[in-house]
Amino acid sequence: MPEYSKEEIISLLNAKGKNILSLISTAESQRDNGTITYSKNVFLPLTDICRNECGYCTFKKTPDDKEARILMNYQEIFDILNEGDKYNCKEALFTFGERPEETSQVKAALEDKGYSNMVDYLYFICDETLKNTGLLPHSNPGVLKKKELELLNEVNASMGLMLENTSKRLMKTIVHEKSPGKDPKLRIKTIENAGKLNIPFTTGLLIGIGETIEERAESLLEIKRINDKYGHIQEIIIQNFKPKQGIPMESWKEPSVIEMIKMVAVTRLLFPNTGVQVPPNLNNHNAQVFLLAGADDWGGVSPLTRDFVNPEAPWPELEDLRKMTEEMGLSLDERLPVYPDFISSEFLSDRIMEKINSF
Ligand SMILES: O=c1nc2n(C[C@H](O)[C@H](O)[C@H](O)CO)c3cc(O)ccc3cc-2c(=O)[nH]1
Ligand SMILES: C[C@H]1O[C@@H](n2cnc3c(N)ncnc32)[C@H](O)[C@@H]1O
Ligand code: MET
Ligand code: SF4
Repeated sequence: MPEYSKEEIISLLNAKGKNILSLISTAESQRDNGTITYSKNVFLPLTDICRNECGYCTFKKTPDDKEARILMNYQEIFDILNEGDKYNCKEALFTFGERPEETSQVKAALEDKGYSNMVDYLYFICDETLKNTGLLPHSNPGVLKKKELELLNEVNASMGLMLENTSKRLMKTIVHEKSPGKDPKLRIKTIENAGKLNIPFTTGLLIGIGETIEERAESLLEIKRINDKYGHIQEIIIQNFKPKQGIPMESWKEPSVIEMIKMVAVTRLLFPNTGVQVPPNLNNHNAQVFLLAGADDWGGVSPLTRDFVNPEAPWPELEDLRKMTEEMGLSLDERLPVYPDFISSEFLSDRIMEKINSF
């Protein structure tokens, strides 16, 4: 397999005209098979209180916001999970604000239930999910300590954290200046600790947040460095920034489809054996072209819940997703939150293995 230098990656990301076509064609031929996967999930936004305030985010609310979800309770969570069970969803996606217990209202709500922090409550919810439903937890709670990852590993099939980008420079711009948890050092540390613990891991980059081409290249190389060392990265999400009303980045443009295509293609070249996901709901009319550039996964798609991070972007119907995929000469296959290569006792706790074996 060829190794790509930073300079080569930058030059591919700068490709123009026919060179774009040849990049796409090389990347497409690297994809190992003709199957595109998705995970049928339900999205549980346990809290939208967050210690960070990213310039692109409408998910995070402040406690005084009338619409703020301070903490979902057991009944609310299991109403959704049980409904998900009926739809045969296999993934319970727990995505929420980072370190919410630093906010007194969440702290109080957790204490009221007998928990001193969010990770302990999440552990309890994941544990109950495994006991009482046919769904597998995939948690995406932001930056965590190694001990916290270790605890959650027992009750999660896989976990995730978007690297977003390795740029320290963005910490000084409206994008990440109010988000201590987006410090690339902390994100890299979390992803590396997950590697030390053999946790099947999803990460990815957010494209169009003011990062340079060079910073895109550096970010991909950093994920590659980590994966070469630990081998736990199951999937890389290449996510395009979507402008929304009311955020500091409201008037920013989303990245062009060509920038996105080139990122997907280069990611495929650097990671021949890793899932490359582009969320279909963020690319309404363009999603198919990413399959041409080597993407092989649509990510979590829900028949039931909306994408709370991008609430304006509805999921395609599964039948439409199938048609879109087949039109490209490819077939659509459901997967679990954890990718097949990682379904082994090397990566998963006995409890998760037993659950998967019972399917
Ligand atoms: O691991 C992650 N999974 C995220 N997922 C889930 C992801 O699509 C699937 O859980 C993975 O593909 C599982 O491997 C999201 C799903 C949504 O519906 C909306 C947003 C996200 C964001 C993330 C994310 O940041 N990290
Ligand atoms: C859950 C993930 O969603 C992404 N995210 C947050 N806000 C937006 C937005 N406006 N557009 C696209 N992706 C976004 C971030 O990458 C975060 O880590
Ligand atoms: N707050 C976490 C993060 O940004 C989870 C995804 S955004 C709701 O990493
Ligand atoms: S993207 Fe995640 S970390 Fe950033 S403000 Fe939103 S919820 Fe918080």
